[in-house]
Amino acid sequence: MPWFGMDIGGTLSKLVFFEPKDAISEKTEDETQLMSNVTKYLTKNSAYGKSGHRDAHQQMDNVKICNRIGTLHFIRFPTSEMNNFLELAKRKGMAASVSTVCATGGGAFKFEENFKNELNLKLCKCDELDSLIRGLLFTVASNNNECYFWSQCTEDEQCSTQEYTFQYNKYPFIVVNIGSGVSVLAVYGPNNYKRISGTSIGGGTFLGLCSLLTGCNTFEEAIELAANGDNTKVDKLVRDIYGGSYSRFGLPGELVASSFGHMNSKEKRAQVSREDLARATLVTITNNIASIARMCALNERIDRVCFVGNFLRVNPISMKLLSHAMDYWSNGSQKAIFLNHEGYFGAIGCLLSFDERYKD
Ligand SMILES: Nc1ncnc2c1ncn2[C@@H]1O[C@H](COP(=O)(O)OP(=O)(O)O)[C@@H](O)[C@H]1O
Ligand SMILES: CC(C)(COP(=O)(O)O)[C@@H](O)C(=O)NCCC(=O)O
Repeated sequence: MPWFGMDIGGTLSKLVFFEPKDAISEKTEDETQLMSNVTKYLTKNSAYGKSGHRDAHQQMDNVKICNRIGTLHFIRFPTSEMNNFLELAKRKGMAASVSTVCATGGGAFKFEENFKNELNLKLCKCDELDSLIRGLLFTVASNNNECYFWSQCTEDEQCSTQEYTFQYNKYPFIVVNIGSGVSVLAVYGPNNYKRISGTSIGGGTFLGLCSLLTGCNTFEEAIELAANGDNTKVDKLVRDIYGGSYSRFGLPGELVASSFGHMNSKEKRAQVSREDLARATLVTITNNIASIARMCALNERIDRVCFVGNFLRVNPISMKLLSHAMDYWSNGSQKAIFLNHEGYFGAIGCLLSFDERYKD
């Protein structure tokens, strides 16, 4: 039984735990033991050690996996805390009733020996992009409310989310996974996708640059700073260069012409706050990803783009910017779609792959 699926990424490790809730008579001794100890520990707490969190709001009930009905729980911790995780897992007996855990992400390779040595646990390694697509398709099919979009993003007060129905005529679509770095995939069918592009300027870049520029210590702090900042104090806009818009080529005055373009001036540097720098960093990274996503969608002649990855966690600023950029520059023909389980699809897909590999 695949209790766990793990996605060990460049920044965050994501652990998905399946808790069967149906009454099945042939529960084994091991299964009962695991239920009573590990399940209790994982589901009764929402914080583990100093840096592990359970995202209770993302919990999925009544999910069918391996012909069992149960609940999916979502847990994350910084990959830099892997040693502490292994120690905690050992102390709580998490590895006692399972001999293999499905794992994906670069860390499934990097930490394979550590799992073997510390927990006597074998990692069944899955490809991270296969897992991402498998998890995304499963979640969209299992959860009617999974997808949403932002409407009217030119007017900030009126901008709001609306459910997006992705059940019918799903293919093709683009997936932009914004993790530490960014991968762009074109999906043509359940087992038919290709990685069409990528960029190293992703969520890790945002957090790294923001930490350097503002001294912030967490992603949440970086987002909070950005929410209270003004990027126009940092970025040079079209209107700063033209005095208005550059209408011949449809460039509005308030468009960023040069990210961080004001920062060569000593006077302007003296006027910017940490908040302004955080906002400008967020806008720069997000707009760059939006440009790449638009080009990819155009090249592939695909109009629906799903943005996923933990960069979008608690980050409505970026989601609104991506939505506006896709809509504005495509004259309304391209659509940005977001998913509620944004960063967990790799871990979900990896959990499911156990079913595929071992069902016979
Ligand atoms: N609590 C957090 N700690 C660190 N980064 C976070 C956190 N929440 C969101 N992020 C953002 O998510 C990115 C990691 O996204 P994720 O999809 O988990 O990628 P990876 O698999 O590379 O770790 C970080 O680079 C950062 O921008
Ligand atoms: C190497 C990665 C697939 C790792 O995935 P991640 O942990 O960032 O989610 C990703 O960071 C990536 O695609 N980087 C961009 C590489 C490039 O195309 O330039």
